[in-house]
Amino acid sequence: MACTKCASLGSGPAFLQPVQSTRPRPASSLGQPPVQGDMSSVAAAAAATASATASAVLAVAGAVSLGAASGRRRAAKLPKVVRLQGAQNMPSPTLEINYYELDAVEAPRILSAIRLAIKMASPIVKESTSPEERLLKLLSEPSVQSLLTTVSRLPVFSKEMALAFKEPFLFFFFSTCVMVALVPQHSQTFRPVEACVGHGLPSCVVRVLRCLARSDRSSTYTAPIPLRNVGTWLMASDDLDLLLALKQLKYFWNLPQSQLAILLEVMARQLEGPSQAAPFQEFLRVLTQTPNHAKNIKHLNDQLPAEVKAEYLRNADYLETADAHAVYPTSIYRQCDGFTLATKDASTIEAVMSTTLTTTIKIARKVLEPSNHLLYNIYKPLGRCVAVVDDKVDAIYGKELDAYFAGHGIEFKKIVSSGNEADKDIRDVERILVSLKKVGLADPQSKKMAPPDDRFVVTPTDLMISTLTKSQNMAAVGEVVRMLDGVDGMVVKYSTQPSEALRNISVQTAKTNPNWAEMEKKGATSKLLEAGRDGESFCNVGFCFHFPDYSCPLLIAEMISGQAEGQLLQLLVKFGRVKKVLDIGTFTGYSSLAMAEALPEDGRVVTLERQEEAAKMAAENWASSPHVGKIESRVGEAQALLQALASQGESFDLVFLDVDKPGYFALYQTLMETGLLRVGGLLAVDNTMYKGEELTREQLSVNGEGARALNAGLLADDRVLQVMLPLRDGLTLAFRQH
Ligand SMILES: C[S@@+](CC[C@H](N)C(=O)[O-])C[C@H]1O[C@@H](n2cnc3c(N)ncnc32)[C@H](O)[C@@H]1O
Repeated sequence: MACTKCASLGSGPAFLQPVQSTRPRPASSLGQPPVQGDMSSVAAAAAATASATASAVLAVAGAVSLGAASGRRRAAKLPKVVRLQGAQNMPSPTLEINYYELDAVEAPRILSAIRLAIKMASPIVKESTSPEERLLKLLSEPSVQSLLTTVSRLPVFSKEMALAFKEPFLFFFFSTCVMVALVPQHSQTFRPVEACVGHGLPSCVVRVLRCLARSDRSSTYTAPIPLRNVGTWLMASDDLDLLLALKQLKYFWNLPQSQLAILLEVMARQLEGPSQAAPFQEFLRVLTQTPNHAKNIKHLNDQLPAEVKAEYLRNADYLETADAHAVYPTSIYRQCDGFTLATKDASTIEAVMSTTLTTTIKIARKVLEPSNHLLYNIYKPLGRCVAVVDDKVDAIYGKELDAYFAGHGIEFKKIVSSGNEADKDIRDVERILVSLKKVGLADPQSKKMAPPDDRFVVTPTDLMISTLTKSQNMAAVGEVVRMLDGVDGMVVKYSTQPSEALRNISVQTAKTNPNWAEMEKKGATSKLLEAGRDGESFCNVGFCFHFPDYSCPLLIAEMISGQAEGQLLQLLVKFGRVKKVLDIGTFTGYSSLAMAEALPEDGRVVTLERQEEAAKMAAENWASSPHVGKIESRVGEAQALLQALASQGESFDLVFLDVDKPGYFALYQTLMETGLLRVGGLLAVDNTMYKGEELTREQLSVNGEGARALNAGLLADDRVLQVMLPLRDGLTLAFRQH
């Protein structure tokens, strides 16, 4: 009988049996803890025992199901309205929104399908065509396609799936024995098992049984063995590696191409022996030399013959509703399940959610020997391996690890972290997470940083450098990055908070970012965002939200001066009893309004902007402020506007200069020569550190050059006294003394 869902599709997988009863899930099952597979406790116990002595215990995020019996679920709709027990008095009936039930699996038929696919695939992989062509031919081979689509529908996260391949008691016993037998201290007890490894399965079983008869009856492993099931067990392949391969194959649609080749090789080896696997191994070798071997199988779809492609797409469509994880896996080792009940008007919703995780624990020797493919098979298709390594393990195996991955051409990123109990806290987790985020991104500074001598910690920068110097590992780098990230957030947090109107400007400016991009496309704002060295906007000042721990300041609008600078300007206005302000570079109006707010009633801000659009937006932003009357906006090139102001006899107590950097020095000269900056007045200039470009040894951008020209000009001009504050992108204050 065909599966009911598959039958509706016309051609369903042959190995899935229909559900015998579509019994509704009893309401009482809500909230019950998931059933833990028996295997988990035994395997975990064995692993725990073994880990002390095995040469390596690899917890590979794999696919042996240890979790709840969720399994492939049927989307079979139950009677629409289900009354919960004791729910008679409820105002409205409860609707069942979703319902799943397990399918059954017929293991022997899956095994024969794999055998057929391997048989048909074998001559294809031996062909002399390119590996890419052979892969396409493999995917077009009907028996391979049928196997793939069928396996994609298997309930791999279920205990039922494992049990379909394994007779439970004997399987638990045997797999545990083999594992323990590999551990020297247990080999005494289980010597006969060790001896049978590598023999044919039937003789192995006999030896295991003999061994059992002799072994300590009180042992955990002397569970009764239902001999009637030995036949079933032999008929299915008693092979965890095969089970693991199937569990991965379920996600074939999203697997890297070379992963498929690995799985074919594993299946051929497990079912037909090493000689049958050899051609697949060779195929894998050449395939991993192709540039796209790490790309997903689904990317090949467009290159397949139309009817083959249609079949795969039909399968993907089917899976989308029947088992979305199979086509959109968030992780192939995790599956979520949900069950939702709602009142008719959806005013109350009750939901039960569960997540099933799968893990494979491998206990193996000599995993870092180049000929051992355990790690290769996992990481080669992914192209790289990122590993969090205990510092003691690194001390012993670090070099071997590096050599293994280098030898196999797999990029290897190692995050070394202390494994001491005392260090295992949330900060350690944070450090590892930061390192994971950073790893793989080349740090342009890392090569330039010569470790300085131990130094006095006076500033946050000193602290960071000292931390880096003392322990140059990834965790320390991550920690320093976190601290650096936190500096701006800390400044914002502990500076007076901006007015509602100023906050609104920040928000409005952030919202308009896409508009700037749009305007730039139309050529309307060609000068608004002056290009920096890498084409980025010139001005790295920003408004930032902050998190309570000072981490992750978030730039939301690059050009705006923002809270910290706005507060400084307000302070300067108040402290200097300023009456007349010149704001050069209006943008969306933040600095103008900030200064206007601090001015007395008869104070005045003249603000200059070359872009009509920006000036318009600024005016809109000030409109609702009670201080709008203090602001006068002028549109045009700053240089021309300065000349006009000078010819009107204007002069200012405070000038804030924040326009394009190449023009800085010329504007400064005008301010000085015309007297627009009065003697006794103060000039504030933004972005004078210009992204720290001078700290690098690289050539400066035009903006960097502009900032440097002004800095040098101020230094050489004895009419002014100046100080450069490392606030955000650098803010220089210059007092005109004569
Ligand atoms: C960094 S933003 C000013 C930010 C503003 N002070 C604030 O607090 O949000 C620079 C502004 O100056 C304008 N600008 C740049 N060069 C200019 C020039 N030479 N003359 C006039 N305006 C200019 C730009 O169009 C831009 O709006």
